[in-house]
This record gives sequence, C-alpha cells and structure tokens, in this order.
Amino acid sequence: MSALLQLRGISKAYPAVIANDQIDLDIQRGEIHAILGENGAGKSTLMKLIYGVSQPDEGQILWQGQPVSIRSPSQARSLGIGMVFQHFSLFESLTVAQNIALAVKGSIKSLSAQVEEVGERFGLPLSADTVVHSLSVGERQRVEIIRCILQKPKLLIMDEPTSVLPPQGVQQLFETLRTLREDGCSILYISHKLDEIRQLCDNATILRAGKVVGSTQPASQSNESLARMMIGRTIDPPAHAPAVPDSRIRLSIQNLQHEPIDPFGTTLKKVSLQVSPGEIVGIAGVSGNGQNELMRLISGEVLFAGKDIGDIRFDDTSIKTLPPTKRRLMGLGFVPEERLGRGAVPDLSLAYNALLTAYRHGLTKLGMIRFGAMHRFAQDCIEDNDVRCGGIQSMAGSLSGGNLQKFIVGREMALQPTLLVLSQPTWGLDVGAANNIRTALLKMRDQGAAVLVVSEELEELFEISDRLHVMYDGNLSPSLQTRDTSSTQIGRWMTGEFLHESGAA
Ligand SMILES: Nc1ncnc2c1ncn2[C@@H]1O[C@H](COP(=O)(O)OP(=O)(O)OP(=O)(O)O)[C@@H](O)[C@H]1O
Repeated sequence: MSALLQLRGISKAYPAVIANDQIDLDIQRGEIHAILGENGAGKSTLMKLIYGVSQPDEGQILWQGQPVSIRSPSQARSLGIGMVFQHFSLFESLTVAQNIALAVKGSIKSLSAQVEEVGERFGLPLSADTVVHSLSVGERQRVEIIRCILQKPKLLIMDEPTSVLPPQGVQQLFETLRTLREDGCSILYISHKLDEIRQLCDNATILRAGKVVGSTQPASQSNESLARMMIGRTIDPPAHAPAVPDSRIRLSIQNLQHEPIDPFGTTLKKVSLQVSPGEIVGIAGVSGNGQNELMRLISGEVLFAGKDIGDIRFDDTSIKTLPPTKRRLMGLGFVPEERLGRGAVPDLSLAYNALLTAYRHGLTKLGMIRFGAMHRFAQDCIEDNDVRCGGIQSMAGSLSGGNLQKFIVGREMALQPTLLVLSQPTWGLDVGAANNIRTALLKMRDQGAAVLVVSEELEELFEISDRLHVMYDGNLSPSLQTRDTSSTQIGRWMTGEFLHESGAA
C-alpha cells in the first residue's frame, strides 16, 4: 500500500527567501511524524502547502497514491486533512459551537453535544456556548483540536500544539494523539520541544534553510543529538548564578483586587508581588488563571477602575492609573503573550514595528520620524537577535512565528528597561533561540534590571527565575526561592493547593 501522503520535489519561494526547497517526504498511515527545524527552517510553510493554504511553485503531492493539487483548506479537509495552527483561526465574537459550525456540518445543538462529548473523551473540557474572546490561549487551542477531531481526519497537522498547554495537558494531548494513531490517523507534528518529540513521534524529518537534511527515529536519539541535527551545534543552558537583588523594590503590587470588564475574565484576588532590581521573578500556572488580567494592569493596557482595590507601584510611584506610554517612559518594557496584534502589527514593516515602542528613544524628533535612526534600530534588533527575515522592510506578519518573537523580545530588551515584564518569552522558539533569550534575560538581571516572567514552561522558569509564584484562579501564591523548590511542589500549587497551605517564603 502506498504511503498516505507523498511529497516529491516540493518548492515554495517568497520574495526574500526559498522557504521550501525540493522537499521529498513520505507520511505512512498511522504514524506520528515530526518535522524538526530551527525558526524559519520552513516547517509552517510546508504544512500550509499540504493544507492548501498556499500552493507550491514546483513539485507534486500524492494523496493515497494519487496526484492531487490542494487548492484550499476546504479541499484539504474534504480529502481528510485537518490542521491545528500555531496562530489560531477562530472568530472571537462567536461561541465555541458557532466557530466549530463554520467547519463542521450539524446544528449548533448537536455540535454542542459533540463538543462536550469529544472534550470529555479526549480530556479537552470546554463549554460549547462560551464566547471565544473570553477563552485563554490554551482553551482556544482546545477548540481547534476538537474542531479537527470532529472532522474525522486521516491526517492531522499540529503546529506547536503543546506550547500553550500545562504539563498535565501535554500528557493528555499525547494520549489523544496516540488514540488517533491507533484509529489509523497519521499525525504531522511540529514542535521545538525535543523531549516531547522523543516521547511521542515514530519518525522525524529535519529541515534546515528549507531543505530536508536528514531523518531519524527520535526515540533512538538524545535531545543533544536532535538539536545538533537541527541547528548544527550543541546547546549549553545558561549559567544561573544566585541573584544579588537590590534592597530597593522596583515593582510592588499590593493587595490587588480587580474585576475585569470581560464577564468571562478572571477576577484577581488580593494579589501581592514584589520584584527588585537584580532578580528574575517567575509566575507559573496554567493560562487563564488571571495572568493576562495581571499583565494588562501592569502594562497599562487596563487602568484601575471604580471597584478595583490595591496598588501597583513602580519605584514608589503609584502607576495604577498611568497610561502605557508614561509607564514606558519610567522604564517599563513589556512583551505580551500574543505576538501578532499586541506585540507587533502584522501589516507594518519591522522598521515601523520598532518605532511603535522605541519612538521615544531617539527615533523621533519634534514629532517627526528620524528614518535613519529608526532603520538602524530595527537593523540592530534583527542582527543582535539573529532574526531570519528579508530585512527591516519585511512585514511583521511574514516572519516565521519564532523569528517574530525574537524581534519583539529583542526590541524590548534594546530599550534597556529597568523593569522588563514578559509573558511566554520563548513561545515558539527553537532550542538555540530560546537559550539565547534566557541567557540575555539573566544578563539584564545581572546588570540591574528587575525582570518578571509569566510562563507556562516550568522548565524555563526553573532555568531563569530566582523566585517563583504560582497563579491559580486569580490568586497568586506566596513566592518560593526557586533553588529550594521542586517542579512537583509547583505542579501541586498549580491546582490551587497553596490556598490551603502556609509557610512559603
Ligand atoms: N507569507 C510570507 N511572506 C514572505 N515570507 C514568508 C511568508 N511565510 C513565510 N515566509 C518566510 O519563509 C521562511 C520560512 O518560514 P516558516 O514560517 O515556514 O518557518 P518555520 O520553520 O515554521 O519557523 P518557526 O519555527 O519560527 O515557526 C521564513 O524566512 C519566513 O520569513
């Protein structure tokens, strides 16, 4: 029997880059096949060609042995190909069931029942009548996965599916995927998490600069050997010397109680937190537990309103009613979780995206843009952070997910903030790039910056944080010295156990 999917000599070029270059690939029935490669290697481009989002310039696709040209995602779906994207494609103002109804036949009532049923069976709990804009990133991904499962795919493409899931969610997802594999469904799996690939995937194909450079059975490899195959060198995690925090407090959140306008948002309950110059404080927790609400209050995207209680102080100044620009002028740098839309404007060039937060750092004069300075700043961000793209005029939306993330984090670091607040700083980054950012954050700390990191990646928080808090249902745990705690303890706190304990530092 022929392979389920065969790619022969597939190429796709964009103006600045050959994203896929003569790719040959076979996907067998009932296998989980990883596509590995550093940021910008061409993984998402290849998946989009298979899913019909764009068409190859050259080459042939064979589906169940027959040549096909996949002109659109709906044609891909009718062949039996489903895809869960890295950037979700959901309508925010529609409910879960309404979103699913756009792709799956059936009445809202019967789809709602199926959402609950599939959700329960696969461990993806969701309420079908919740409006999508109120869902966390992790919950949105559940909608995407359920939507695909309901279409009974023969091939499911997953682009970095675990980046928004807590550890328990990852194992649950793997169970889901293994069940699908047992049913004969093949899975094309993109991830930068090498442990997960070794645990889950039967085979892997490695891309570098758009070309296939190797294939392997990941279970027979180590993380180091996989990383070497991908990026051509080994990665040493950053050295994490003990922090020498200043006695001053740079960010102080005191007894914060906040009711979000969004009726589905999480109410913050007596949140207290301090970050001093010279330390990195991490916030662990499953997304949707109030992290976004807290981040928006710190950045100034949401200002204190009538019923809010408590205070947010930056170097002794209360900033709870100050707009974001004023906070930035005081020395706040901010990297939001959503890179497209919040972190960067997709339809603007990198140069203009640099201007958006750096304009007060010499890029404007008397209200006029200093184009030379703007171009230099953007060019430095690209070079210093190894952002692979077609240059400062590239539209932010044309960058690979990881490269845009590198640009946004790099831009905020280049402003030399005295307080840097980051949400999911290494989301979607390959092991090399993630390592570079973690190293840079530790360096900023050692130079006296106060750093607050919200991340769902416990490993990352353990690697860089000096103290750790956990968020659960709008509550923030006391902080623990990272060195004196374990991932098991943090894991327990992530289900709210700290609410019944005492004695943390
Ligand atoms: N629509 C587009 N217009 C211009 N260039 C693009 C477009 N889409 C992708 N590219 C370029 O093609 C290359 C491959 O990008 P792709 O998104 O496939 O990488 P990737 O391996 O998925 O990376 P990541 O791990 O960061 O998601 C990149 O250099 C990217 O800038």
